[in-house]
Amino acid sequence: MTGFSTITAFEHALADLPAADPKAQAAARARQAELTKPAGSLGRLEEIAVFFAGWQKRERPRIDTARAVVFAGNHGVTAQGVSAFPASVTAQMVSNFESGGAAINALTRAAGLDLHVVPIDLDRPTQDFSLAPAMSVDECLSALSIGAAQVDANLDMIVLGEMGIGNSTAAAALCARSFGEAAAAWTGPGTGVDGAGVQRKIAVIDRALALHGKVPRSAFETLRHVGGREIAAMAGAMLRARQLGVPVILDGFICCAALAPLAVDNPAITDHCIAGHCSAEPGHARLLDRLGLDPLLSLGMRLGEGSGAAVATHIVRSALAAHAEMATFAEAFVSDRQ
Ligand SMILES: O=C(O)c1ccc[n+]([C@@H]2O[C@H](COP(=O)([O-])O)[C@@H](O)[C@H]2O)c1
Ligand SMILES: Cc1cc2nc[nH]c2cc1C
Repeated sequence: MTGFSTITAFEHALADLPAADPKAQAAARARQAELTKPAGSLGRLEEIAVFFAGWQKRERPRIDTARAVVFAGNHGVTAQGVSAFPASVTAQMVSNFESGGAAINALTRAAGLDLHVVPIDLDRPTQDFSLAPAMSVDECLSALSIGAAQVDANLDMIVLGEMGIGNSTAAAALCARSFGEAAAAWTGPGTGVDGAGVQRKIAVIDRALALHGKVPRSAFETLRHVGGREIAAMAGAMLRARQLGVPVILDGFICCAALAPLAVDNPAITDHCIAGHCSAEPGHARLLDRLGLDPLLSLGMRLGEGSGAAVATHIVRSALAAHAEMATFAEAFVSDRQ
């Protein structure tokens, strides 16, 4: 069974997270100490190699089989005028992904990632979450399972991304509900709304938080009430990846917001995740801080669709190449420090 057919199944999975393999981590650390470089001189690249060793359970981790998945969903909250673009752009961009013309197509080609595009019920937007729960229990479980089904045990790594007009409002609401700060702390321009647009987003989120204030603050109910299908799918993929020991590269604000409610229930859920980048959406830096994640890149990107995580894949490949291919001091007859 790959999916989450009941709330209990999801909650048990989240409560029972496997850990990385300490033996493989120790072996990778020992190898790093023998490679022909001063100890620690490859900085974060060394940590990435040890992280991948732990999750792949091998001294020399690799990225032969790697997938990027872009989940897409539509949001009823777009009726409140929260995006700079019309909701129809979600389906139009999915067509663009499918015909190979979007940024993520170019970036996954460059990064050696196999791209899967997963539109979820685009002709059936979620409910406007400022008026009702975004999804029914079954809709949310179905989205979680669609996400989980995208993760295979043979993957060396997975990149997660999303497309959904209006989803920066859902993401800010998820963060506000998860971490309990004011909506304003999490709300930004998204695709590019002006100052009045940001104020409108904040007011919509405040109304939603008040409306759903008495709902239990569990990961599932938070995702269901103020999330979206593509967001729940990313959460399901993150959880399934953990069950299978597949490292995850996270993308921008919306992708990381999918993790927020899970991290409140079990902070260890972030352990198999690397933040690919910090996006220009103002809430992302705050969110990464709350999640305890240090992004690999900060390039002023704010596109979504997995783009920042795809670019970060090059850093991961560099880290694993150095780790696997460098000679040791003994092999290269180089004197170690005295
Ligand atoms: O990844 C990010 O940090 C990011 C920041 C701003 C916007 N986006 C993308 O823009 C869309 C959401 O913006 P909006 O204004 O429609 O809520 C959605 O398709 C996201 O992929 C993504
Ligand atoms: C054109 C466009 C492309 C996107 N890719 C991810 N989110 C997006 C939002 C828009 C508006």
